[in-house]
Amino acid sequence: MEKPATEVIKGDGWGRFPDDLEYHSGFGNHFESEVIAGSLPRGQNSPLICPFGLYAEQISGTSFTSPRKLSQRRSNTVANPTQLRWKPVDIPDSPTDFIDGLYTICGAGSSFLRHGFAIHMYIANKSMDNCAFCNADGDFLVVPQQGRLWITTECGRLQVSPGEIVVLPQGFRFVVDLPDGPSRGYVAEVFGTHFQLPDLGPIGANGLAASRDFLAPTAWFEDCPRPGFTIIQKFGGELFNARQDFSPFNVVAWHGNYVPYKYDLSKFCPYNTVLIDHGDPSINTVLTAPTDKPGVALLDFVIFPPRWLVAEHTFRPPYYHRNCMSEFMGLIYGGYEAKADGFLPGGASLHSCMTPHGPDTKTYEATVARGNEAGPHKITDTMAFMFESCLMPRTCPWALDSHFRDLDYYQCWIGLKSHFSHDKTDVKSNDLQNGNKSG
Ligand SMILES: O=C(O)Cc1cc(O)ccc1O
Ligand SMILES: [Fe+2]
Repeated sequence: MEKPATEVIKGDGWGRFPDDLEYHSGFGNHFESEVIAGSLPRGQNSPLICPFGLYAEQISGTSFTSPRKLSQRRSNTVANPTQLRWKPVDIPDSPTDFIDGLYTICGAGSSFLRHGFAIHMYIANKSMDNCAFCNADGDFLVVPQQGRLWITTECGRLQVSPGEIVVLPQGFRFVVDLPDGPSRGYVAEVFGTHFQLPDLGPIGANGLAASRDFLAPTAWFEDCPRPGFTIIQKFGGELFNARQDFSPFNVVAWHGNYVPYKYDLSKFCPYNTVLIDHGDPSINTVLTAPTDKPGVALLDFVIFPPRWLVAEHTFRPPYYHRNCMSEFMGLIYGGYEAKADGFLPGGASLHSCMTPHGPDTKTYEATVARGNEAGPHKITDTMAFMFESCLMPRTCPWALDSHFRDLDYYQCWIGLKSHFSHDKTDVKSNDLQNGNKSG
């Protein structure tokens, strides 16, 4: 990617993003990106003297000796198996940037041991000012729900809208600007591993998220003094500050496959059952952070996008279940098929390992009332998602004590009646529709 040096913004800051930002397309690709033609060292990585008098640097996302195919706040917590749900948190009145407004809901494992995850949410109303964030603990997968994020990284700039996600890998310095004012969203953080595309197995070569729809930034830098600039580093869950008088966004050219990237969820090609029964949500995994056990995710990012429901003589919403995995859910827009009310865009729920959950009473009764032979039906204008982990999360006191917690969540299932009948082997949906009170 060549750009004339005259396009380089000197001292205008990172708050001004053009509408036509360019990206590199692909997932896990090795890219080359330079703002000034010829600034990337050729033939070697550490020349004695670099082009244009630059310094050569490296950022490692895996240990130096990882196999080639893999190359690329702390808070007291409590165990709580209850079904938990939160209403959307209000945008604060006081000035709050992305870092001030990041609060942890739950997590498991440890960044010190390089195994685990944390789930955070954020609410912000102002751009980060003369500071950048750097997470030494793990990778951030950010899911904005309201308000765009303009993110400046050492690799270049990304514009991320609600409906898109962005991955900011461990160690990258970044600034979050809010071009639209207030923003709210969700963050999954993984320790000790990185997100990958799921294997497609019998699906074949295409489907779900396509590599080419992942977009990495093109190189961008600024050449200006930044007196009192602060790098806020998260290290072992605690925040540390380092002062410098220059911008960290001084990378004129870069190459490699360890990069921030974004993805537009509307590009996702979902799969679903075409005859009977409800398919497990894993079928719509966008990205997965694996453990060493095949098929067991440290954290899966799964979506519930608009799609056709066509299954015959099937209870189409999610089945009632207990899961050995733990499920944190969020809603970007619209409604969620298993909850008639109470689960709102910007809100969240947590159903931990083996905690029973499923559709609320209204959803159950409406589904049965619709009857057995419901025709094809399209779920539209919705985007829910799940962070699903094999580790058992502990919940932060903030999240448990928050006045945004929906303490009446359990009520959504209280109305479920028993329809069991000793007299009949086959209770027809009509019986339910007619209000069979036998159970
Ligand atoms: O609990 C949930 O709402 C998430 C979910 C959805 C689904 O379609 C099947 C299983 C599951 O855990
Ligand atoms: Fe579930």
